[in-house]
Amino acid sequence: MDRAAMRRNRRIVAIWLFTVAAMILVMIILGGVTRLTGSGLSIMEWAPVSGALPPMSDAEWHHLFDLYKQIPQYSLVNEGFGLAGFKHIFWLEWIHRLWGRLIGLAFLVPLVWLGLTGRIERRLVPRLVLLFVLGGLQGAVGWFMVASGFLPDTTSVSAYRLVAHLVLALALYAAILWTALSLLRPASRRVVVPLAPRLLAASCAIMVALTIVAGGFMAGLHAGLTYNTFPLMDGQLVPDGWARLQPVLRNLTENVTAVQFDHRLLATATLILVTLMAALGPRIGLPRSISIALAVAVGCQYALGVTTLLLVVPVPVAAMHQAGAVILLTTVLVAWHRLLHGRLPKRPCAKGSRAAAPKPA
Ligand code: HEM
Repeated sequence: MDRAAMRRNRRIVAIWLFTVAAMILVMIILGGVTRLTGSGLSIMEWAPVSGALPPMSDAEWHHLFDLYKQIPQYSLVNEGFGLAGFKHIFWLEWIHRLWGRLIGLAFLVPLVWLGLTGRIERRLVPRLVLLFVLGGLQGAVGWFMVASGFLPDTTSVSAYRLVAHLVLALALYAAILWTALSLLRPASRRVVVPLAPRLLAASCAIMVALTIVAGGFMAGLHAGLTYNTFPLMDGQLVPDGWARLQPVLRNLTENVTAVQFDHRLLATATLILVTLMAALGPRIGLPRSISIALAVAVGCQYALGVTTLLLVVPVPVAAMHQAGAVILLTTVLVAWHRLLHGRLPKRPCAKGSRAAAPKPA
């Protein structure tokens, strides 16, 4: 295959993968709204194929509503809200699941077609098949999470399972995005990027990931409903009761005070690191546009987090905060990828760093 055809095929595969990544972004926002509106437990059946159709008759609606009446969330939170109230929470969860099925199709059909027509490089096929399998697993993890909300005296899902569902979604998103970026801008062995920028970019990605995991526990424990002041918590910088659970590690995931404190601390460290990377951007070889995107994404995400907290988690702001996390992750990954795969800075950033010119395309 000539180079032009290879480049064209790579572009086609990249566009397909960017589309799937965009669909996952929408899915994550939908998932957030589903959780925030208390809709996630409304469908008691796990029917990956037949569940693609909504209830078509009164009898089917009543059957589903009767199932919902059996779970504690109905008697403890929604008792007496009637079929109209049930329909209200049903639709969001149904759309969330339908969108998941559509993502599966949007991945599988082009995978088969592009694979059979030889547009996907052979070395990529196992990775793409693995991503598809992980996508299917994400559906199962979603059901595993939902099932934890049906237990006696429970009105919401397990925080651990919620975090697992969020993290797997973001890991899939990141892997698909990285694969697509690498198709457009393959790595050149002749580009030697100095260690410091690589470490900075990796640290930013790790901090964003840790802040997101802590955010998942914020959501899972409804920790945003307490300590609605900023920057102090209950009048203090470090709140009392930070380490009240034993063994002490449990505080990281089960103590509302510690979970919120950790999320603030990690978010602040992320703000500092990503802002530093944005400020150094032009000197370490990042285009201005990416540096600006980094600064805007981290600044807005931090401000959205504070607003979510001060306004006690209103659905639209909290959903924007969730979307903002994915956008921040995207900008950090794009910057990191650009550093590893991009052109070299005109002036080397560290004295003595070896940097060869990239291979001409
Ligand atoms: C770099 C900055 C930040 C990132 C990447 C981030 C990320 C996240 C994520 C992923 C969630 C979970 C959303 C969900 O699962 O629905 C979350 C929840 C939350 N975050 Fe942040 N966050 C950041 C900064 C902040 C800051 C500075 C605050 C406030 C001081 C904050 C307050 C909250 C609150 C109150 C929630 C719970 C919202 C809910 O229940 O839906 N965040 N955050």
